[in-house]
Amino acid sequence: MTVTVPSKVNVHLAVGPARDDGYHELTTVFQALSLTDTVTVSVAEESSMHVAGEGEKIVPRDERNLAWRAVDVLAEHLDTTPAELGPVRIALEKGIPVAGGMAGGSADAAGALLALSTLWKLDLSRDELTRLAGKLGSDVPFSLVGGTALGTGRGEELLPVLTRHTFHWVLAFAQRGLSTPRVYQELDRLRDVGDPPSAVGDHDVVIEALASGDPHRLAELIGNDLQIAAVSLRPELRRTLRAGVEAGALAGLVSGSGPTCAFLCEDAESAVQVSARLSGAGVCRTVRVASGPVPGARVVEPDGGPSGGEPPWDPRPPQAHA
Ligand SMILES: C[C@](O)(CO)[C@H](O)COP(=O)(O)OP(=O)(O)OC[C@H]1O[C@@H](n2ccc(N)nc2=O)[C@H](O)[C@@H]1O
Ligand SMILES: Nc1ncnc2c1ncn2[C@@H]1O[C@H](COP(=O)(O)OP(=O)(O)OP(=O)(O)O)[C@@H](O)[C@H]1O
Repeated sequence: MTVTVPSKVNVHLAVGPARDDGYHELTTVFQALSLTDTVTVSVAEESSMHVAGEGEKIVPRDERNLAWRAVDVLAEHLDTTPAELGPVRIALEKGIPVAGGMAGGSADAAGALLALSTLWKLDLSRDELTRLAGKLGSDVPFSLVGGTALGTGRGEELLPVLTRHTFHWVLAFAQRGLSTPRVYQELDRLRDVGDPPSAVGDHDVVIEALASGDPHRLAELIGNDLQIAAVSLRPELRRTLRAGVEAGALAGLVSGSGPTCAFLCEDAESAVQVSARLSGAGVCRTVRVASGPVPGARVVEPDGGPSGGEPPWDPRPPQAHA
């Protein structure tokens, strides 16, 4: 059973105060991008985890792997144990940069949840899967539902944002990743020493710009409160951000907790030009072109094409949460 799962960029990320539970209250606008991971699961003689592609040398293959943790969450939900569910082989083909700020691990967790619940014919509802996803991480519910969505709470409470238009992005992968908790800690430290509480505007105008389909409007409004913290930890990101705009992007920002930089471009053709110029500028490890919004985690046929009929789990976002 193979599932393809998108990456994400936060076109708007406003970070509120730290909560008692150690998380920060967020208001964010997620967009799922066509840069993806695939998760393939199968019944096996013994359990194993295989990783190829981005970060194949550093992604843990044991219980620390978020895809593996999906087995535990499903077993707990079913009031059984992974042993009872039986050994499975999980293979990850990764296109999303590890610890890159694009929800790479979160995508694999969402993909494993959907693939395993389909393989084991658990018949879980969309809302049940999304709730279980929230147990695996704040970004995992969005990896499951995809599209464009307003995220609140830790980022796990989702409200779908209907946008018909496709936006074109160039992604600059950094040499090495950044720890998400470390970036949040750095933001708290910067705020303690007097940095502005929030640099980003209001999410409503971002949603209107997305609905308009006008990349120029959206380019003026994208913003990420974590950017100042990511740049504080990785000052070289300033050069990357500048180089992307000099290469012809309309605007750029750090994706999530970074260090990947995402550049919004005028159209598909411009994105190809920007990626070619940026890859020659010596400011990042490698460059990818992607577009969004795309659907969330989806079961694909063995030949890799999208499944013919209605997926066992409808990829459209759940009904708006309260
Ligand atoms: C930066 C974003 O990617 C933006 O979408 C997310 O907020 C991070 O989502 P994630 O990686 O799934 O985060 P989780 O695995 O839930 O949490 C990892 C750590 O990040 C910090 N964290 C995460 C989410 C949040 N709203 N506030 C936080 O302070 C906490 O230290 C937490 O222990
Ligand atoms: N399947 C996985 N893919 C990538 N990293 C994983 C996976 N499982 C566990 N990890 C660990 O999680 C850490 C964070 O990786 P991840 O790719 O989720 O960060 P990220 O893309 O910045 O996530 P987010 O944007 O949600 O903060 C990595 O350092 C890695 O060791």
